[in-house]
Amino acid sequence: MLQHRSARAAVFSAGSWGTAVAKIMADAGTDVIVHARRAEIADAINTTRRNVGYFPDVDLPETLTATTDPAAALENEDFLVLSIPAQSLRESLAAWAPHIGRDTIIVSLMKGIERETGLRASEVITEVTGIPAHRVAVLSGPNLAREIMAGQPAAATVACSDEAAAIRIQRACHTSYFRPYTSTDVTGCELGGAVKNVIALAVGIAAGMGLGHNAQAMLVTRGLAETTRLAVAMGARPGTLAGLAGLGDLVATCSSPLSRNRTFGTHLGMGLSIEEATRATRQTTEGVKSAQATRGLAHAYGIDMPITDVVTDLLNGKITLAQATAALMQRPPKPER
Ligand SMILES: NC(=O)C1=CN([C@@H]2O[C@H](COP(=O)(O)OP(=O)(O)OC[C@H]3O[C@@H](n4cnc5c(N)ncnc54)[C@H](OP(=O)(O)O)[C@@H]3O)[C@@H](O)[C@H]2O)C=CC1
Ligand SMILES: O=C(CO)COP(=O)(O)O
Repeated sequence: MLQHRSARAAVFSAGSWGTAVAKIMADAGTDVIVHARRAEIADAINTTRRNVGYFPDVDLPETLTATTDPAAALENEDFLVLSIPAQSLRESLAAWAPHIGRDTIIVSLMKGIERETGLRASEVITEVTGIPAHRVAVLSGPNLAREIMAGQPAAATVACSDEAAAIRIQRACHTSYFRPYTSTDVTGCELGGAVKNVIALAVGIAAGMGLGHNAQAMLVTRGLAETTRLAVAMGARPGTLAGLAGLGDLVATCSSPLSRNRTFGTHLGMGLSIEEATRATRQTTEGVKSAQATRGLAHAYGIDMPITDVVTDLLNGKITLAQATAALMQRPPKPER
């Protein structure tokens, strides 16, 4: 009799979101192996069922194992799930690429734009591995890892130009607490996730400066408008930006103290330097690295992105907090669109 084999996923790496998605997939019945850079993290996952570095208080499923050996992680995998800082993707993936299987579907969890090239993570993946775009997917949405590790309900968008591949990923990560929707709009899904980090920095800055909820709601709303303008110019569907990977993620990230980007912005708004904010925030803060590249895309596509401009200038030390506020509030009046 034919035995039905569980899907197999290799999750690279064992940080906050990689661990959370590994747990989701294991809870969904997928066999999961996590690739950790550090032996102590891999050993602890295998022996104590805990990720001591990121979630020392959460039990992981028995079907989730870990290794530091990329070749061992990539044996017979159906899915390779990538969750490392976007700026390190090219170099790390080049080392892992020879071990990736011929039919593997790659799922990017990363919410960043490559600084030197302006490429989205999925574009870097196809460039580095030679794997065609229809086998590269993006999972994005309002997904603060800590809440998901606590089993709280959340939803996300899985986008792939091949809808059948998106449906396979959806099945591999659908649980009682995690509800993935499918889409074929990879560009919209990916830009929604990357640009919201820049907008979350702006909202955090406003909060740190002591500005109220009106100002923060203004930044969220106008931030969504400029994100949508860019994404549509780059070929995305406007509806994607109104969905989980756009508005949904923007709302979660801009309103939660769990967000590293919002927290980083809050530190800047309170007057800390970039170095001090970096030390205080810890972990990956993609918006800080992606702001300049996002502005580069805006220029390349002739799109006005005033909030991204101001955040980039602040990060580059070109303007003060007072000048940033003035730059946004004293723009010429215009119709809302
Ligand atoms: N955290 C969240 O709630 C969410 C995060 N994301 C996105 O997921 C991606 C990863 O973020 P997140 O998991 O939060 O980040 P973390 O900082 O929590 O973890 C980063 C992981 O990447 C590893 N790493 C760091 N630098 C490198 C490198 N140069 N090469 C290879 N591996 C490296 C780290 O290893 P080590 O531990 O050894 O340093 C760690 O395992 C980001 O793009 C983020 O925007 C998306 C949705 C939710
Ligand atoms: O992307 C996230 C939630 O969806 C996590 O946001 P931060 O990277 O700002 O913590």
